[in-house]
Amino acid sequence: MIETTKELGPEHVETPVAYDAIVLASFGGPEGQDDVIPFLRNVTRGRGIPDERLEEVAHHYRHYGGVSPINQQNRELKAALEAELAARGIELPVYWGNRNWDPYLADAVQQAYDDGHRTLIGVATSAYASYSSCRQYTEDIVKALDTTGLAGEVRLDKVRPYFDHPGFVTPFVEGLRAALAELAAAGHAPERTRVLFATHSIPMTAAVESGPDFGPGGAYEAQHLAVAEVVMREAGSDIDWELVYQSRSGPPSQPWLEPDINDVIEGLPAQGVEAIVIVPLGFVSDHMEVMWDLDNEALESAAEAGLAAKRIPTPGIHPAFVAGLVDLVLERVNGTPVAERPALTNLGPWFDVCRPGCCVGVQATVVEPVS
Ligand SMILES: CC1=C(CCC(=O)O)c2cc3nc(cc4[nH]c(cc5[nH]c(cc1n2)c(C)c5CCC(=O)O)c(CCC(=O)O)c4C)C(CCC(=O)O)=C3C
Ligand SMILES: [Fe+2]
Repeated sequence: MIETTKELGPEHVETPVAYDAIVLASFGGPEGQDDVIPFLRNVTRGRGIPDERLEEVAHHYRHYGGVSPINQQNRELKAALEAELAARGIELPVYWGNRNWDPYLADAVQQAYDDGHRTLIGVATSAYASYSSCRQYTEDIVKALDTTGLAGEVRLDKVRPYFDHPGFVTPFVEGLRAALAELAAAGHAPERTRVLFATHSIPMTAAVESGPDFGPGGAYEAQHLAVAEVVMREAGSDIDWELVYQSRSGPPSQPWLEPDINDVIEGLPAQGVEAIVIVPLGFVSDHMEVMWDLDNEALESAAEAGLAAKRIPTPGIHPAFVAGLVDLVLERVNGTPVAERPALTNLGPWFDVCRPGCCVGVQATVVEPVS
């Protein structure tokens, strides 16, 4: 583990709370053709996404019968969390709710309330800072408390962004090690192999506002770069690597984080590269952005460029990830001091609660932390 060099104050850590239930908070996805358009409307309401982009994305879902894999993955994650909690003798029920599709966060909060729970801790299926990956989850939690009319009665907090928690990082390390071994066994020399760490692009403005003191791409990009470095080191590899972006939406006139994964792949043969490993570092499960943008598009770009290519798995329900999420909850129950919190980069452990003004993004409004 890297020793943290930053001054970490007690403001990073909330006081301990005897939470009585967990809310697994996710993105949500359609489960049939009729859900596709209403789901996309939910996601993009007020966000200025051009119609052509929506049609394009609708086509990704239609291709798979209108069903996103994300909901089934969350059912499996919920079951895995319940099994892990039971194995450790921890009596915390898990409620699952989404930001953009049924079951909604409001349903989860209402159900928890009906079952007698008042002090809830949220676990988001999203690991990094930024408006889309952190603060928007908090905003939607606040909205869920409003919608249900339970704002004064139920408390719902959220665990810290866990990008550098060992539970999130370990599955990538294992996957990378295995993929590199396979490529080497197939005769691809390390000096002609490249590792591409892939994550969701976000608007430049949102990247900067994810934490402006961390370089040109803000805390969002800095966190990915730091985790990628750890994954390479833990996998024992000194192969060349780079951070690339995918799934850009928004109008072409608006700058988003670059380079795009497909552009990078296209340029690799000219650099003497013949094999790549794609590490989906920005994602928690193999959902649509991974299945379509990586397994369809990026692997096709690789085939067109004549490259051997492997896409390693996301954390999903890897035992280390599941155990790590439970540890993140216990950290809040116990009020674990910052120095004892696991963090594999010198950027973390990240804050329990968004600082005022952090991860605000372009279209967002600031919400006070729930307490
Ligand atoms: C950082 C980030 C994550 C990772 C963190 C996390 O996991 O939360 C993520 C995850 C996901 N994004 C998803 C789906 C979509 N994201 C969209 C749009 C957008 N994403 C953005 C960012 C992110 N997105 C942004 C800046 C936009 C532009 C509009 C806006 O500013 O809000 C759109 C609209 C169409 C389009 O423009 O692509 C869709 C359909 C799904 C579900 C997949 C499934 O169904 O399996 C998941 C897990
Ligand atoms: Fe997205």
